[in-house]
Amino acid sequence: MFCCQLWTGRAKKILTELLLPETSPRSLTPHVFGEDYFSVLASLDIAGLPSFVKLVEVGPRDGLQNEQSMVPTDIKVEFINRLADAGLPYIEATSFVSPKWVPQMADHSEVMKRITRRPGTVFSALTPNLKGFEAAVAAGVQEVAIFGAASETFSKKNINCSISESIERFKEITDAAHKLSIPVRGYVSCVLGCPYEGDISPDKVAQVAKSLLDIGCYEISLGDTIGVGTPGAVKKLIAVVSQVIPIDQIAIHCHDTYGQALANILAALQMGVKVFDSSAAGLGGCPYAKGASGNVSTEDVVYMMNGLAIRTGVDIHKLIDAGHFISSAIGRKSGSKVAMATKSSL
Ligand SMILES: CC(C)(COP(=O)([O-])OP(=O)([O-])OC[C@H]1O[C@@H](n2cnc3c(N)ncnc32)[C@H](O)[C@@H]1OP(=O)([O-])[O-])[C@@H](O)C(=O)NCCC(=O)NCCSC(=O)C[C@@](C)(O)CC(=O)[O-]
Repeated sequence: MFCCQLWTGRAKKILTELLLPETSPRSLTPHVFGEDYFSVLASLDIAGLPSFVKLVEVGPRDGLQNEQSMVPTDIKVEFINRLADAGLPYIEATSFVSPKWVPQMADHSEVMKRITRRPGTVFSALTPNLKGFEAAVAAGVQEVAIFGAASETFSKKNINCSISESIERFKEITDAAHKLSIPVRGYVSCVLGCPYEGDISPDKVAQVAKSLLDIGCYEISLGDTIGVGTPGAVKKLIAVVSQVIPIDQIAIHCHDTYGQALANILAALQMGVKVFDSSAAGLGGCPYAKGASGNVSTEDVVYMMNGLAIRTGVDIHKLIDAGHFISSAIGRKSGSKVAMATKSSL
């Protein structure tokens, strides 16, 4: 009961200060029909959830890499600046991959050089090999990410090498990065299913994730590349992976192909995960994962976290504006349900 009162007090303070400013449109207030919102929060079994989560915004990279028509560099830079202004603490701005493989990211150096740097925001990029790493460093990247897979076929299709070859290649990057004190994040793709191989065992995911941790990644993002996961599968996966990697070093990267992404994030949150990748306006999809849809939308994740009184540091209004900006620039309807539901009230 005492714990409940404490929780109610904390939730009230956070919600009053952060989430319910006077200018906030009613529609962005998490809504509970017919009941007092704070009493409902207090009655939920959410006392074990964290008070803060880190969001990794992947819209400019994962979101745009699959766009068929070239998005002008100016638009990418403006999009990234708006995301940073919304308070996102970590933005994956581009990828230093081969322009023959992913033409949309060919302007990586220009993007990285032109974004406005701000204290409190980390700008990172994907680097598949030393060539990409060196170009990223020259362009002023603050962190890099390497990206492996738990499926041999996907690894071959995506980065043209086997899983074990990829780990050797990535070690060259982590060694070089550590000499320059550049943190390296690791991805494992296909953690809940592969577009070529189907089911992937959690043990295989754990093995690849551990290899990335062992070569020096500070965090491993588990990618549901084709969005087939369900909360039960996510819980099972995290239970297995957290046997070999501390839970604080695990992040989740959900695509929303089957509409399970928010539920999967909630399941991961309940397992102790505190870092979530997402994409403004739900942009995205991997060019080497046919049929995969966009990432879970950052707007929807922030709205859910707000509803759980979990801080993200993100201004949801500015975030929604950034999502509308990029959606209209590329001529698409936003993939964020929250952004679409509140469009008329903004
Ligand atoms: C890894 C490679 C380069 C191997 O590709 P390769 O063809 O085996 O490379 P190579 O070393 O034989 O080089 C071939 C040519 O590419 C050039 N090259 C080589 N490296 C670079 C580089 N870094 N930057 C620029 N150019 C490069 C190299 O200089 C050479 O040029 P050429 O002599 O023919 O003119 C290629 O397969 C590649 O770029 N793959 C990237 C694919 C990709 O970006 N996929 C999407 C990201 S992963 C993802 O979305 C999943 C994730 C992370 O979001 C998580 C999830 O959802 O699961």
